[in-house]
Amino acid sequence: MTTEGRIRLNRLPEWAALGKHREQLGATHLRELFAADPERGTGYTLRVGDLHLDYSKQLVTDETLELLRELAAATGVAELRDAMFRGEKINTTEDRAVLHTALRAPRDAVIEVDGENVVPKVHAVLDKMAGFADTVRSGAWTGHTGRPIKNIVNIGIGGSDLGPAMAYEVLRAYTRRDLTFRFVSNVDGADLHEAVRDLDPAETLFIVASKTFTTIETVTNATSARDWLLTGLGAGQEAVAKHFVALSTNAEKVQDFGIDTANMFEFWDWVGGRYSYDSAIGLSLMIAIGPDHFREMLDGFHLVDEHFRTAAAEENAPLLLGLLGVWYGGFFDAQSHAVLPYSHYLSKFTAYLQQLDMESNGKSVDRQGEPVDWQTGPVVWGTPGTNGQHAYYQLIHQGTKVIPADFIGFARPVADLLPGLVAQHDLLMANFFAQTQALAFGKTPEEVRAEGVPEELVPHKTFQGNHPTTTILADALTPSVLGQLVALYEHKVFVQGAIWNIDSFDQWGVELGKVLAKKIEPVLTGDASAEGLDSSTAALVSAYRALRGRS
Ligand SMILES: O=P(O)(O)OC[C@H]1O[C@H](O)[C@H](O)[C@@H](O)[C@@H]1O
Repeated sequence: MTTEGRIRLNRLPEWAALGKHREQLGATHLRELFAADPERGTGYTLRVGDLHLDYSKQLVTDETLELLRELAAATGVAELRDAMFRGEKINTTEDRAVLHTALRAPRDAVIEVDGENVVPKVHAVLDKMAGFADTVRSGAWTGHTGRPIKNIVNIGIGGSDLGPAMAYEVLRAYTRRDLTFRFVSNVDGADLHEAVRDLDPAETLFIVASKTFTTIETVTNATSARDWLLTGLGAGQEAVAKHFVALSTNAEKVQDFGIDTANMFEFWDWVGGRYSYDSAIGLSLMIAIGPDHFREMLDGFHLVDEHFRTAAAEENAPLLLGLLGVWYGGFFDAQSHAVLPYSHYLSKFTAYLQQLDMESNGKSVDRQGEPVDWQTGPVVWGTPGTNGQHAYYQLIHQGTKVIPADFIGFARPVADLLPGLVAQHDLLMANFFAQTQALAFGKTPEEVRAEGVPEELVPHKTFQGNHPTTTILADALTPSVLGQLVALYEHKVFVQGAIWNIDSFDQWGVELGKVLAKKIEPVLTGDASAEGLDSSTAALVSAYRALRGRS
């Protein structure tokens, strides 16, 4: 791309119009917006698939939404979306197509990259995964000593870990309880140690997940896992074939590691790591929940893909969520975005979204390489709701920061909970509804006084309110609903990157640390000198060496 067609976001008239509108809105309170429109609670809602979205507690009016949609039109969001779905190389810095949507396209769809329809390849891999998953689940896949596999250990990091690990937790109610699943990512040997210490190597399968198959953490852990296995079995390299499979785009490196490419499940360079758990990277999940549930999840993704691609701007849920983030970052100086699930099963969901959102939109140059002078991606954070209530919600309610938040909850517990525990669901959801109510409407000093609170405590017990939230409510956390939720956030991130004019699909920011770590490791072991290191790092390295008795 040249700088010619470059969009300077904050010089657009649509941006200026939003700025003016923000000034007019001033300190307008959600209490006023609700008082002015008795229908707001039902009117400011959207439905996509099984997801009911309530954005009535957002600091927006009809005019705000209209102006935001005009901004989306002026920045070409729909055009870029269509280019993505068509398989154009919109990841310009890596010259790659961005086609995670093809991973969940139906069998008869046609999506071309460089003139080749990729859909048959996607389904061929899905079918191969299903065949393998069934073989493991039935006990027909046996290890080197002939015993069936009982333990599955996924070794991967970033997108090759967070997606399957998150989805495994989310869909726990659908998983096989007679199989053990572990996810190892950290190069800290403690991670692998804790994952395998109680496992029998004869019954353990390692799934090495790495798009590039060069990621140092994963290759190191996979090598250590192979040593553990072969030592435990008292076997040679020939045992690897029955205990190691690979998920990768790099057949050559997989072979170099000693894994038969027959046991490799492929994906492609047009699948970004953080968009990959519905590709071969989801193999551990598929073994856990079974191919049918995995397909249901893909259908959920596809449903939201189609919604994003075809729904009118006024009805388009990912567009709306993306625009709300642009609004708060651009005009309220919000620095972060909280995602607060009221489901224990979603305990890893926000960690997953951190990579999705922050690796995608944590950029400070635009697609043409020029510095941006507007806010880009927020800090994404959050943990399951009720736990957060007793920890950091204080700051959301009464602190000085603007923290837009998404609340995600479900009408029914999905698992067959122990008798008696089902009743707890209403209490969980009462908290869910109460929190967004408290955040929006707060408690005025008059209301506090009316309770007889001594005057000196009134400011402390006052809740300013006016904290914006979106509520996402669904019937139950099924595989399809999980797919819908993830696709919703994927496309939200897309919308924001499009408006901010950044490449949401590269991640150059992770490279420097990797390069420096490679240089520092030999200094730690004594194979290289500390010469050339800055004085802080040199002193720290020297302290480390002394502590390890290596001075
Ligand atoms: O799947 P891999 O090639 O091993 O990559 C694993 C992860 O590491 C990289 O450094 C990137 O930051 C991530 O986007 C990626 O998901």
